Amino acid sequence: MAKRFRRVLVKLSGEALAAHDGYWFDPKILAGFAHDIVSATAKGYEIAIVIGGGNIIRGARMSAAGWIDRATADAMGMLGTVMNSLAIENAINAAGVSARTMSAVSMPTICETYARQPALRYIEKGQTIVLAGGTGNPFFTTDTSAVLRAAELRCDAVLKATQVDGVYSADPKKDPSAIRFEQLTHDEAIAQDLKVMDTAAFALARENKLPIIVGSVHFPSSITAILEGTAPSTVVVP
Ligand SMILES: Nc1ncnc2c1ncn2[C@@H]1O[C@H](COP(=O)(O)OP(=O)(O)OP(=O)(O)O)[C@@H](O)[C@H]1O
Ligand SMILES: O=c1ccn([C@@H]2O[C@H](COP(=O)(O)O)[C@@H](O)[C@H]2O)c(=O)[nH]1
Repeated sequence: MAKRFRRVLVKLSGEALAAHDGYWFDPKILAGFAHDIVSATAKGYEIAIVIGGGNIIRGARMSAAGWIDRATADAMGMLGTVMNSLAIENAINAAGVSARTMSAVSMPTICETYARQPALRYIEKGQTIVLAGGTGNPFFTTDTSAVLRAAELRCDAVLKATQVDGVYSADPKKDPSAIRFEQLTHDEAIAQDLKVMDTAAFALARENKLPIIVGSVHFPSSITAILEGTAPSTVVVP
């Protein structure tokens, strides 16, 4: 069967990497995602990854406590995404596929600085790229970074692999009567102010006619299963 999407930007939940004992990383969870990405690659998908920072710092939440300004908290959040990226890069390499972290925030002794042309070349060579440091600017999120990089790297879709299995009429963690959409448009997601992604991310995806698939990390081999349509998800379409 022909694939709906071939080159996919996977936006992986940072929160999903956290261990139950409070540590930032659970090595078993990292290895599980790495094997999932390796099997998606073996099925012919070209994968680029943006990873969130919810297991470490969310700038808006941290600055709301009042002891730190937003731009500084966001800088710390972006550094958190670099740590997560290095952790998943390490796990993917250990699972047998070449992975390479490229950061929007330049730190050449730690990883390569993001640039579009080399990133495209790595994807074309079959490597998995992990795009760290968000957009490199405060007041954004990794959801917006994911859509931005997907547009730059000519991806067919963004897959947001998160805590819930799709886009609902309201936050399903707060409203048990919320109903899951099979499909909706960017316009509908923005008009209904659905908070599964920020409005900037939906608007950038709309402008670039980029589908967004939202699915849960809590299924076995979730990334491959969502892409292959064997796990539930919502597709946000132009
Ligand atoms: N209408 C909605 N439909 C689905 N989820 C929603 C909706 N509104 C709010 N949410 C919430 O959005 C969350 C996902 O977004 P969020 O970016 O916070 O998580 P994440 O992908 O795990 O992020 P991070 O990478 O920062 O850890 C879900 O866990 C869900 O509770
Ligand atoms: O472009 C960006 C991307 C992220 N940040 C900061 O990092 C944290 C973690 O990202 P999440 O998307 O929330 O998982 C985010 O809360 C911001 O503080 C950023 O400043 N710019």
